[in-house]
Amino acid sequence: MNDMLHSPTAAMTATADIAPLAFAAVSVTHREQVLLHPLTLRLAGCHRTLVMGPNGAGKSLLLRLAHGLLTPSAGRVHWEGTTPRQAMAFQRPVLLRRSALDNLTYALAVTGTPRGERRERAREALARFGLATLEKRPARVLSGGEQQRLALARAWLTRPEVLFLDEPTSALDPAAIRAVEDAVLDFHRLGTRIVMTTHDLNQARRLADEVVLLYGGRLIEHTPADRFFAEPLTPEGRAFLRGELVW
Ligand SMILES: Nc1ncnc2c1ncn2[C@@H]1O[C@H](COP(=O)(O)OP(=O)(O)OP(=O)(O)O)[C@@H](O)[C@H]1O
Repeated sequence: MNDMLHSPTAAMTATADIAPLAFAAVSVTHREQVLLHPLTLRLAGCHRTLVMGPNGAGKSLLLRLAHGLLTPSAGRVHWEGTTPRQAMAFQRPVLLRRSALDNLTYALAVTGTPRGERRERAREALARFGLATLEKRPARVLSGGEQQRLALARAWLTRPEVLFLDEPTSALDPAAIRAVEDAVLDFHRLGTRIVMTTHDLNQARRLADEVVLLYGGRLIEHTPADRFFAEPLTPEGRAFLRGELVW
């Protein structure tokens, strides 16, 4: 997938222009239970931010708030500037009951691409993600790894300035994980800010340039990755790296 680097669309985003995303005293409660305690966090620049924490820490809640899929119970999530083009990838991709190719041409139609350009651009994206031979196959019968690559191909077509990924590799085999990680790095090289959750410390070491650690619905750390992996700032961070931080 490294041919992405030579794409004519390489200048798809002007990194400096991506608005920071600010969480101001954001909390989420459900039936009087606090799921996310008041959290203040600012994601700026073109980082690869890996959101980590044990099961139930609040990682998915944070991503859904960031992408506007969830409204906070209190506080405010806002873009400090123009709301960027965004895409989100989920652990189980949400695909239409159509062929792989049609999933992509449909996404292009929705975003206003002229009809005459859709097939060519969709085929180009399928080829980039190693799916060229599967274009006619119903998306829903594709393997988990193929579906994830199709979802990323669809995101690729929308030229996101910010890409949110919620445990995109947790159901995949090592080769498929590698393909998704390569795609994430390619998105980033072309100027997309990455915000991704994972359980996998090794994956975070490979991908992160900064780490957000959540625990029990609280923000514990927001730390540059080299610092976090060398010596976390907090006792919880150190326990997490030792594998001793459980719900
Ligand atoms: N719609 C909801 N209604 C009630 N509780 C919810 C809802 N969504 C999430 N929660 C709870 O909020 C907490 C945080 O959930 P979240 O999915 O963000 O955790 P996570 O860190 O992504 O965990 P995992 O690693 O297991 O995916 C959990 O205790 C979960 O049960």
